[in-house]
Amino acid sequence: MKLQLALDLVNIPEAKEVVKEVQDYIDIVEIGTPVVINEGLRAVKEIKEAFPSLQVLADLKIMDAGAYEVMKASEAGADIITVLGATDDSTIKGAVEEAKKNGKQILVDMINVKDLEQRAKEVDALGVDYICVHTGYDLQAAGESPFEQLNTIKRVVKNAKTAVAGGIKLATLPQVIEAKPDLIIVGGGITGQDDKRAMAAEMKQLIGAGA
Ligand SMILES: O=C(CO)[C@H](O)[C@H](O)COP(=O)(O)O
Repeated sequence: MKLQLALDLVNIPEAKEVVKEVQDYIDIVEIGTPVVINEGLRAVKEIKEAFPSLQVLADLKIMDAGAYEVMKASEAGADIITVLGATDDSTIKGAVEEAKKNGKQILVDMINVKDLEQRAKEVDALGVDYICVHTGYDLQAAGESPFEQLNTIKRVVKNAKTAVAGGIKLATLPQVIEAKPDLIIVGGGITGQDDKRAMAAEMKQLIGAGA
């Protein structure tokens, strides 16, 4: 089980500060969608250059032009690029092909997919690297969580690795670990803490114990 730190509400200098603080305890650093919107793929490039030993995920949430957008994120140094499960198979196939060409990986975000079980099976057959259940900020605000959905993909996904994101905190981490996803994505659960390093260390320790 790997730990991914999601950075959503920072600029590039702030991102570097946070990663510097927690780098010993995370496997992957996510450049979140709002950061890419604000700063462009330069954010991916700068973080990869500053922390070459960490994997960098570009959360582009690609919905169209899969191959082209994966090519651009790959050029910027991303190791993993996100595509939305709700999009067309042809976009996912294009993204997968381009990623393979460049030695990169594709994480498919299943945010807002209505028939999760059926779509997860379809996406799993397209050769993607990760399938991720995700409760976005707007649904988190309405009290939703991704835990039940994680059990669903653990049951039906046979080829891809599984991942989970959406409001995971220290208190809910044991429940997540119990389901044994391959990748646990935490944003505010770490970045919202005064002592981010201590929180990342505690989470990493729990994940290690449950692996
Ligand atoms: O992709 C995202 C929002 O669309 C976030 O990066 C993801 O939800 C993780 O952050 P948090 O733990 O704060 O929910």
